[in-house]
Amino acid sequence: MAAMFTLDFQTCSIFIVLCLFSTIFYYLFLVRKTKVGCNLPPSPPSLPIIGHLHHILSLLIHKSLQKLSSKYGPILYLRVFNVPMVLVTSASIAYEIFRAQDLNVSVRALPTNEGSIFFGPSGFLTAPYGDYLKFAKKILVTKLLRPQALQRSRCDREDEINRFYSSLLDKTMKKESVDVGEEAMKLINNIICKILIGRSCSEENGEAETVRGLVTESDLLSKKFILSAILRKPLNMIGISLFKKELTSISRRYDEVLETFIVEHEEKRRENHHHQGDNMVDVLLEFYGDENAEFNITRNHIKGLFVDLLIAGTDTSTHAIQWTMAEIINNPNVLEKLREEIDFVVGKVRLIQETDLPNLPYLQAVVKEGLRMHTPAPILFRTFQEKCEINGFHIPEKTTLILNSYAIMRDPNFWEDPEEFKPERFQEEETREEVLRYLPFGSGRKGCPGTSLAYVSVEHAIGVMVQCFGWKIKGDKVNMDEAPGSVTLTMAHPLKCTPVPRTQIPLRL
Ligand code: HEM
Repeated sequence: MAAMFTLDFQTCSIFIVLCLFSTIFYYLFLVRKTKVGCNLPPSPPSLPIIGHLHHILSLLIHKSLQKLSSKYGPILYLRVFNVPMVLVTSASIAYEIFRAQDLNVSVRALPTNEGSIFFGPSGFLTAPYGDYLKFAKKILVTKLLRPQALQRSRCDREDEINRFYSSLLDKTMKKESVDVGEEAMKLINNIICKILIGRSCSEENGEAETVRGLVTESDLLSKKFILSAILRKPLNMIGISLFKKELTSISRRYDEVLETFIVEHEEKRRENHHHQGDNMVDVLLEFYGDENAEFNITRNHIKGLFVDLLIAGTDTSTHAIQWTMAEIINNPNVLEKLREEIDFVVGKVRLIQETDLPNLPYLQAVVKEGLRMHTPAPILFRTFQEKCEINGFHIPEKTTLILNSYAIMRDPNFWEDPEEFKPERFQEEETREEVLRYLPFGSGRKGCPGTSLAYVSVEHAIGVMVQCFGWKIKGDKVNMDEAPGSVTLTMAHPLKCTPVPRTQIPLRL
């Protein structure tokens, strides 16, 4: 438990600075406290001036907030200095929010760094829900991410899966251990890059390593970004801008890589008389510079979308593969049942293909269960644009919504044996309930547009690892501790195991 409240050095320094300035804030803010409706949700005890900041700073924020909710209730009013927040940890209240207030919470209201392409004003994650976002979402979903569009890019993914299989096979031959996260990251990164730029990044000239490095750094920086977003108003008053240097630096490095990609596509289009490929940059370049286009897209829009899709899709899918595989190894009965299904449907002579996935319901259930227990995005942040009523409580306008999806998906009121890995629960007939208890991909207008791609990529990767290899680990069980301090749910001890062949090798591709 103590670890949950342990702060790293940097966070500690911020905390001290905040305390030093707290007296100033007291006069600046508490004296001018905004008037709010009287029937606010219950509020747990808070500290003077900083309010509930210590809970938000916790390194395992989803667990700290889960503990808070189990003690004080499923909907809580929190305050960080004078910034109002509502913490929701209930499937039925989540349902009410997305049924009645979806448009009202279709904004993350994070500060956008003007000119920045990392969490800048042109991306998916931070842009307000308006004409641009509607346009970008329509293009991305219809042309690239919905199931029909994914059919067109299936061969690209098959190539990457074959490469993933060959790499694991190579380790098997050399009797080397595999860092599952590392292999999964390469696979997912290449799959997403093919959708974004029509090719995977080159391993030869350091391009792939640069892009993967930026993604990993982005995850670490995201938590700081969210923290700086929450504290921006009080800190701006005294001229402090948190992490600006780091944010500017990563934005510049993304910009350099992305400019090269865009120029490469522009040259190809010039050579091929505007031939349009099935990738995001080509699709968006079609609108770039066209005054009659539905929306006048800028170069920064293209870059912002690229960065957001890369960040939102890579780490999440990679961690999902790692956590799910770890659960499979820890649950030999699940492994056996999964193998039986794959052997029966696919056999042991050819490699599992994406077209097999719809015929493998147990594999689908295993991945769903992995996402339930180890949801890669454990906390969802939104903002109530306008005041409203939720569960009978008054919610003031501009209140930050913190939805603890991790806690909702482990709530014993809605899940039997929530701490146990039981894929069978997803094979039972679903009854329509007025609750939102399964939300690894969020919900509503700002829900994840990459859900279908995520399912096929994760299911396929898990399918290959289970079909083709046995997995040896050191010790009896994989350590399932969560790493503190990251935004995406990360394993504290990366999954390392040694593959041993179980089918004739190599399998027919
Ligand atoms: C297992 C993998 C994945 C998980 C668990 C996941 C989960 C999520 C979650 C929880 C959100 C926030 C939803 C909300 O606020 O309601 C989100 C947003 C988003 N995801 Fe995913 N995601 C995954 C894979 C992907 C992939 C593969 C892509 C695309 C390449 C993608 C693109 C996005 C984008 C662009 C957003 C922002 C949407 C918006 O703000 O309108 N995700 N994702």
